[in-house]
Amino acid sequence: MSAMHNPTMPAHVPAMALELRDVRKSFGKSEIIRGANLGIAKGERCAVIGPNGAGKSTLFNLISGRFPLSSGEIRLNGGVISGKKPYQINRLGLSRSFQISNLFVNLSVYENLRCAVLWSLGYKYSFWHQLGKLRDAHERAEQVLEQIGLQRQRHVPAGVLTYAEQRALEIGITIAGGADVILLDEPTAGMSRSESDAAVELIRKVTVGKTLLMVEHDMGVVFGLADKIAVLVYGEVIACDTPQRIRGNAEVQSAYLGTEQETEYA
Ligand SMILES: Nc1ncnc2c1ncn2[C@@H]1O[C@H](COP(=O)(O)OP(=O)(O)OP(=O)(O)O)[C@@H](O)[C@H]1O
Repeated sequence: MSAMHNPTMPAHVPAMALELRDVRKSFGKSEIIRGANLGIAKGERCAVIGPNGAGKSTLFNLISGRFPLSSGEIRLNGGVISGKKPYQINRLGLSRSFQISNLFVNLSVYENLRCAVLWSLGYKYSFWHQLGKLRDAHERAEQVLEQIGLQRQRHVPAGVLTYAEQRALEIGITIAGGADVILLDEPTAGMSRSESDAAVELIRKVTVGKTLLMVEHDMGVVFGLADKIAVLVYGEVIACDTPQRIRGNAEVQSAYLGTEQETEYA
């Protein structure tokens, strides 16, 4: 039983938004995730870092239900989600972005957001002709439009936006359904320093009161945004701690940080 459901647990034990317990994933004979354990408290912002090929994207695909686990368990807000379909996990309150663009390029910014809201509300395609009447979806899309600062581009097809604007729209789509656990996969990849600074501010703003798990290679972003950093090496979480403690962790230094170019934060 998880901490949040156990009345005998002391009050200081934080309620977990997301828990991975001995999660394993093999592709054929290769075990890629090798007994990963991770706990993210409600309201925490956690960054997963690790060398290329460590299994970060695979871990995201397991959490969001895209891949089935080989063994282990994943819990969202105390309830088991491993074994469920991605749309079921989404409706239980977890939403993820993709490294590869997930936008409808011919639809406007506003329409992309409205589709995301409707999808997470569970509307079927047959209802789409009634879109104009769906005031709740309209209001939510307007709210997100404002949050991501793309009001002026509301009628612009998503495919015409700048790269940084497209990434902001993807973040908007990810949060549009009101999920309380947000997974972002390399949200600042390919951005200039100033674009990525703006993205950090946006992510900070839209995740207030939510739980964030992100995969990120840019150490400036990681150390600027994360309350906690999980280090994944060869499919295992070798450390999960505050940025300050991770920075001073000798095992992390030798396994990852010390060998990377991206150590400018030090
Ligand atoms: N569907 C799949 N079938 C077989 N092998 C896979 C599959 N998906 C990922 N892998 C393998 O799993 C390993 C981990 O890949 P993954 O993309 O999860 O790493 P990563 O830490 O996200 O890497 P990067 O930082 O480069 O994005 C790699 O060796 C990859 O080839």
